[in-house]
Amino acid sequence: IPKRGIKSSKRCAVIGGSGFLGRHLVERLVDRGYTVNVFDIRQAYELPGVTFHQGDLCDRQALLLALKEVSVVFHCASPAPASDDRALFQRVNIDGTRTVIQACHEAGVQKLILTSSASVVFEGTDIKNGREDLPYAKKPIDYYTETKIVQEKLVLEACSKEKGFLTVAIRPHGIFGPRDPQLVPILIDTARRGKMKFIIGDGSNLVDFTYVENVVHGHILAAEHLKADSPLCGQAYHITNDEPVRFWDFMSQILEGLGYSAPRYHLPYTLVYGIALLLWLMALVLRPLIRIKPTFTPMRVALAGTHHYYSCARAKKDMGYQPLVPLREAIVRTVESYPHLRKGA
Ligand SMILES: NC(=O)c1ccc[n+]([C@@H]2O[C@H](COP(=O)([O-])OP(=O)(O)OC[C@H]3O[C@@H](n4cnc5c(N)ncnc54)[C@H](O)[C@@H]3O)[C@@H](O)[C@H]2O)c1
Ligand SMILES: CC(C)CCC[C@@H](C)[C@H]1CC[C@H]2C3=C(CC[C@]12C)[C@@]1(C)CC[C@H](O)[C@@H](C(=O)O)[C@@H]1CC3
Repeated sequence: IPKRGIKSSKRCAVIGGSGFLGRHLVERLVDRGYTVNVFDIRQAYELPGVTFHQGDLCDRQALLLALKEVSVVFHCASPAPASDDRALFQRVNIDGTRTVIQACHEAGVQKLILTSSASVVFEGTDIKNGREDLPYAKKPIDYYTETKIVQEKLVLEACSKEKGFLTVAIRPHGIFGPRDPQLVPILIDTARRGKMKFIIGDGSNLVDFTYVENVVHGHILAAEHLKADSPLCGQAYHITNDEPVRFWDFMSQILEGLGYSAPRYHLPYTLVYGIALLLWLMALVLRPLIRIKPTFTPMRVALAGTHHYYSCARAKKDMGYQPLVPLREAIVRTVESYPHLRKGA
């Protein structure tokens, strides 16, 4: 029998709490006096005040143990976007999210905060200052995004004031910061292989890159403002640094900060996109014989060559969101956190 109402509002669970965003979120929650249960398929660290539950989120019984006495659940688990494994995305992001919602009901959880993605509206063409009311992408850029759309719909539709179960989705974009396993490591790996010499397009496209602490701040504000009489119920919110930056300026600042040269020569967007598409098709055809993982996938080329930045006005209005760390400071902190990726290290 669910025991809503008698639980401490500061007892929460973070599904995916061993990951990049999840761990930053856990650390901040502990600082703010929350008691935290982490649920993840792997345990990556130990922290006073945090109890680890190792398990797969598709396993309802395992989840239930981690949700006992918990009133707020943050769901920020997902397979890595680069894995490109359609069946895995379907199983974890869609079926697994259904299981999370069911387990929340059974455990009497009051609030569910989902980490979605701003890419749920991105189709590979320009988005400038996009608001949350843009339609979901009809042709999402990859399987990962396809399943993030379904996942977000599931969570938002589960919001029920009558049942005392409130949900909200946070849509970050281009999260970066210390311990990120994706953006900076892939960028530096590409540079070390001598492939970061070219700017795709004219280099003027603006993009949101969002410092991880600002994304965490947005999640906690959402949890604390999510009430039956608040506008947050069943809504999605963009959380960005509110400082769109030229994609190639951002990449160049990270590269130069770590001692690598910034790309200088320009290549036409359509040419690079065409080559990336061709390589992707070749990799698909040759898959039974040999596994090729091209660096410049059509998805990455689209992200590198178009505008995609979003308005966070709704989060400012409904939850008083303001980024805590400005972009310049965020880049400095990020570069300093990767001494092992510095040129020559
Ligand atoms: N990194 C970004 O730029 C970005 C941008 C927008 C949205 N997001 C979303 O933010 C969330 C966190 O992303 P991240 O960058 O921290 O990724 P991450 O890979 O660092 O963390 C994901 C965590 O989920 C866990 N996990 C995966 N499958 C699981 C399962 N079946 N059961 C339990 N745990 C499982 C992993 O072990 C990992 O610890 C994801 O939902 C992602 O879609 C990320
Ligand atoms: C090879 C170079 C052209 C670029 C090297 C950097 C890229 C690896 C990153 C640049 C933009 C990043 C990005 C994501 C992954 C890493 C990059 C492609 C996401 C697709 C990861 C999943 C998130 O949900 C997306 C989001 O909406 O925030 C990211 C978008 C930006």
